[in-house]
Amino acid sequence: MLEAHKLTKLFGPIAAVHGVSLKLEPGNVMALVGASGSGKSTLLSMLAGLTDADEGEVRLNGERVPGPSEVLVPGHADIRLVHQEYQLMPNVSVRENITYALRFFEKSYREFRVDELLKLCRLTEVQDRLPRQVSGGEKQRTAIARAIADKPAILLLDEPFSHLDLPNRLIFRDLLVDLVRHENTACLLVTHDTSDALSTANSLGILRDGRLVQFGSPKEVYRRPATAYAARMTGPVNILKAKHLPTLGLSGVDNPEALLCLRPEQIQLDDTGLQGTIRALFFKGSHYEIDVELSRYVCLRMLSTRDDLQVGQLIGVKIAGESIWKLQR
Ligand SMILES: Nc1ncnc2c1ncn2[C@@H]1O[C@H](COP(=O)(O)OP(=O)(O)OP(=O)(O)O)[C@@H](O)[C@H]1O
Repeated sequence: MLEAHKLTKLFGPIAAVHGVSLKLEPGNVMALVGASGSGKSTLLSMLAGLTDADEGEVRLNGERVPGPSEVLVPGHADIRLVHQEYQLMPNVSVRENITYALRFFEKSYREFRVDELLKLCRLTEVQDRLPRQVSGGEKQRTAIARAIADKPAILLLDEPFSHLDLPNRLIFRDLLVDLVRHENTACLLVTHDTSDALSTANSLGILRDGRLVQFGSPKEVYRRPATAYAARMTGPVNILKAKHLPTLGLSGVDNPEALLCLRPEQIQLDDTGLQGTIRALFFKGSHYEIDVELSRYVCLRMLSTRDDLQVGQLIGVKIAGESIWKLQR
């Protein structure tokens, strides 16, 4: 198990990471989401023993992971970090980049495992090319193949799917879940993409200005976000003030300025419901996102699979009071 205890990293006056504690358990995927600059990469780098913490410590199975200033070769043998920049060796082929991770293994196993990884990661065709001769997605897949080659105990991934097209994204998501399950790997992935985090992770943390501001199961955090920031970080959401509840035919919150959130999928089309006008329609493939204006001050986003709706049309909507969640300021 990898544990972080009150990790802090300062860059001048900026606390890139501030008092973050977490536990990464074998066989589990934890996801961290946060805005750009919220400290995700810095936290990963400290967890991997590649950046010195100003305060706090990292422990792997109870033993302290030293920072780079304390060792000759920074990093830890059981912890792999896949960076956003991949850090491939530029002058050797894709195949040799992966083989390097297995240099301490016996040759026949090494060759077998590299072939297996090239196939799994769909790199067989480009295995003899240099990193600069392959696409961004192929580089990213090479970096992931290299990281998982010797089945590390801890896998830290910084935006692992950012350069992958949709089919490859789905393949890699399954590959990751398989690896974690079968090899009992503990995996932490940092991402901007909520759908990766919600569908892959057992637990989800929200980072804001270097602090872990919410932590829970993906379902809990999605359905019960603590703040407007956590709500927006985890998917499309309507944020409204309590004083506008009467427009929705609801009542019940004392403070009129209190913030409430309502996910688009909680709003149903219903001819007998509140009347509103469609202001915009966005085709999303499996469904439409629709902006419905209920008053001068309230316009809600909802989802529908109906193909017959048009901008300007009057429609009825229904909102169940229990689907509205009060946020902290
Ligand atoms: N070497 C550095 N020197 C000074 N400031 C830094 C350094 N590295 C990061 N920072 C600052 O620390 C904060 C956190 O940066 P970090 O790269 O960890 O964020 P991030 O969440 O990974 O961002 P992104 O999603 O854009 O990659 C930012 O304000 C960043 O500008």
